[in-house]
Amino acid sequence: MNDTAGSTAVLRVRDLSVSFRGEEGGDGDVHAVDGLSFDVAPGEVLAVVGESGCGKSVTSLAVMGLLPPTARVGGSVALRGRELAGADEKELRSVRGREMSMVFQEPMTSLNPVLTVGRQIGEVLRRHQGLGRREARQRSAELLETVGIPDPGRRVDEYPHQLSGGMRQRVMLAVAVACDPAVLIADEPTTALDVTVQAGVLDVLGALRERLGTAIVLITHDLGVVAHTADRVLVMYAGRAVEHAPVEDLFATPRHPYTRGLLDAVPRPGGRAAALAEGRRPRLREIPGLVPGLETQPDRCTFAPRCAHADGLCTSRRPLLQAPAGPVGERPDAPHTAACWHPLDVTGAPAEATEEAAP
Ligand SMILES: Nc1ncnc2c1ncn2[C@@H]1O[C@H](COP(=O)(O)OP(=O)(O)OP(=O)(O)O)[C@@H](O)[C@H]1O
Repeated sequence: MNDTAGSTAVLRVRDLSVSFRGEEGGDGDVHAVDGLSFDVAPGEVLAVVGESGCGKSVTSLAVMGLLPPTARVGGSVALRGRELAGADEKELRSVRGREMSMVFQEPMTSLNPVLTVGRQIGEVLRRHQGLGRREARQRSAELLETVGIPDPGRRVDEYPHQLSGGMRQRVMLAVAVACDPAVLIADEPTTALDVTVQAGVLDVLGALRERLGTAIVLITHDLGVVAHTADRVLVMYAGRAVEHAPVEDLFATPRHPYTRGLLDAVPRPGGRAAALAEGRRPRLREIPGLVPGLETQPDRCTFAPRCAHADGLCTSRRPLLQAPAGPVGERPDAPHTAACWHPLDVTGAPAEATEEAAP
């Protein structure tokens, strides 16, 4: 596990697991998250990436204490050293929105259509900070300005439907950071937006972490967003962490074949034109095979059935996150770890399993 932020972490997650009871007569329980650990330091952006269904959203909901009662949650979630796993709803409610908050993909489902945006931001301020109506309105306008909404004095009295999608997402950010939370969890915050609007929202996230020192957990499946915004990246596959690294190292030298596959699936500028010029059919490189079901927690590499390098070791023993042998990346203070028996080297070739790894 990457312990970069260990000593200064504001959010520390250890061995988080989440399962849901399966339907009667079905395949059994769904193990959505299995043994996940990470830290986030103030002012740092940790991106959590992976294909659909790998457990990103369940992780963020577990950290926020927002999972339905049907979820069984294990492990530890500590915010500034205070344990939240197992905390009662009253305690969680005092933390949410004040010390830790979250923005979702679709602001229209989170914003109340019959209240002005000023009232919605103001409500958080009144509840957590005891501000009066006028002060709350004033502060709401300031927050709209912080998240880059022009003419905040007018916008504060408008309703969500009067704003564009990008502005609504900025309003959600204003609500989320109204009480200057230590941690912000942003779950696919730009997925529903046009690319140009996306960039604006990402810039706001960058400014928040710089100006307010907010620690940000950014959930996304978009590697372009990761490259633009993150400091470190946690790659998830079928509920488990498979790679954890500083962003530059992850893009330069992915060690896990799944991460390599994700990066290869990103279209490259000019790739189509180059392929056509060479008389090849342009195509995206997909990772062959399907994401496995989550009904079991196999004691092997869950990616093995899709991996070109898998051998008997991979299909019989579970690899744990560890720093592979080889050159240390750009940031010796931030180790690069992968859960793979045959981590790729800088040339993309798989390593021999080490002595200790052999069964
Ligand atoms: N309330 C629930 N009850 C049962 N299973 C659930 C529930 N919520 C999520 N799951 C399951 O947990 C697994 C992980 O889901 P999750 O939403 O975290 O994936 P994700 O990586 O965020 O995907 P996406 O990128 O599509 O949002 C999925 O198999 C999903 O069906």
